[in-house]
Amino acid sequence: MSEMELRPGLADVPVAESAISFIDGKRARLEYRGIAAETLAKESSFEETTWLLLKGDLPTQKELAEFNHDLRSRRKLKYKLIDLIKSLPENGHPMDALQSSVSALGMFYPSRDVGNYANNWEATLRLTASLPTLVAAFSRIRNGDEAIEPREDLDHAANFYYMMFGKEPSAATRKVLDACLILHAEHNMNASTFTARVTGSTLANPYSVVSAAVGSLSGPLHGGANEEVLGMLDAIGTKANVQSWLENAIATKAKIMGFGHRVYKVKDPRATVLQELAENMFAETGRPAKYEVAIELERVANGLLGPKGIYPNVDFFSGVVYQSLGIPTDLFTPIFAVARVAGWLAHWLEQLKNNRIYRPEQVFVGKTNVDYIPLEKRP
Ligand SMILES: CC(=O)SCCNC(=O)CCNC(=O)[C@H](O)C(C)(C)COP(=O)(O)OP(=O)(O)OC[C@H]1O[C@@H](n2cnc3c(N)ncnc32)[C@H](O)[C@@H]1OP(=O)(O)O
Ligand SMILES: O=C([O-])CC(=O)C(=O)O
Repeated sequence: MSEMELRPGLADVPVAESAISFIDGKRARLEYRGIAAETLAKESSFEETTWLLLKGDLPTQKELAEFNHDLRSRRKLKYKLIDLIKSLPENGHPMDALQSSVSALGMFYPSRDVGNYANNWEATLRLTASLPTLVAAFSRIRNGDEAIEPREDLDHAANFYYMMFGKEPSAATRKVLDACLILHAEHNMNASTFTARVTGSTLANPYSVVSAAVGSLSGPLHGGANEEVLGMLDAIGTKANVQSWLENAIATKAKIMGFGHRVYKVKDPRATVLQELAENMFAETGRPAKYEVAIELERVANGLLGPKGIYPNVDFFSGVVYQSLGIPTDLFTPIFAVARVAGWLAHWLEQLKNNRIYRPEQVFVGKTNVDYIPLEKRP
């Protein structure tokens, strides 16, 4: 047996120095480059926040105008890529479609020389600009509709909505979607970002970095939880069922989706903002039954799981918000990816500045020095 100490899940093990985002998990504080994420969600735009994450400071007016132009002019997909998306099984999961199409995107824009910053910046623009188009294209094509071409006169959030639904969002809807993208853009060393850094550390091309990260985000313990939450709320059904449902879930050691976090031991600050967005949306329309179940679940869980430091995370309220915008459940995690690509790319660029390949150790628990028995001598 090895003497090395094993830290399952690398809990509390620092794996890189990073200046991109800061989390205080006891005080519900999340900052991107020093600015509170809640402030950015209210005051900024996804494009401005992406620049902040990638470059380190807020852009000047000229920088932002150029960045917007650079992103807008890279939204369109090659027709062969649309053909590839058409060839994917329409009942496949959109996260799998996204992972495949991001990987294929890299074949149209080869960028294997990751030692060149200009190439890397070009790939950063291409990936950030293209992810919404890839997600929207699959979501339409699987329903037998044509993909909608992106529009350069719309900002990132409005164009994404337009490509999904074929109509422009209202100003209020655009703002909600933009705020959701900002809130999901970055979260230091989470599993998908670590995946991006590990993949980047081999000097793999940026499209491989992002497609690896998409795969990691898709799991239900990470980004995929936002989709699971809606299924869970459906399974609970009514407010009256919440207490018994939760007691049974705890007794059977089931995971409550959208609850718990490696870093936050209080309510995730992003969940608080997402809940505010939901409340604002429901102020006029009235609260949907599913939202009533969600807030009852949070109330009951505060008593039963709160003492263990288990509170709602970012995935708990995002689905309720997206559903109110008319977004299908299986697009919740792809939308997360559309936002998180900003963080993945910021970490990839940061990793490359001071790269060393990730190659951790293991605690070996297998056999050694085993004799080979020829097949004819085995039973
Ligand atoms: C964008 C994001 O990725 S946010 C996270 C999204 N994921 C989810 O919502 C899925 C549900 N949550 C979880 O599975 C976990 O809380 C994670 C994966 C987020 C964090 O996992 P870890 O930091 O490894 O926490 P871990 O699983 O060790 O939990 C510690 C204890 O709390 C319990 N616990 C943690 N989360 C939950 C939960 N959601 N429901 C019930 N119990 C929970 C564990 O069972 C464990 O209990 P034990 O000490 O009695 O064994
Ligand atoms: O930080 C984590 O482990 C998961 C998370 O909340 C995120 O990626 O947004």
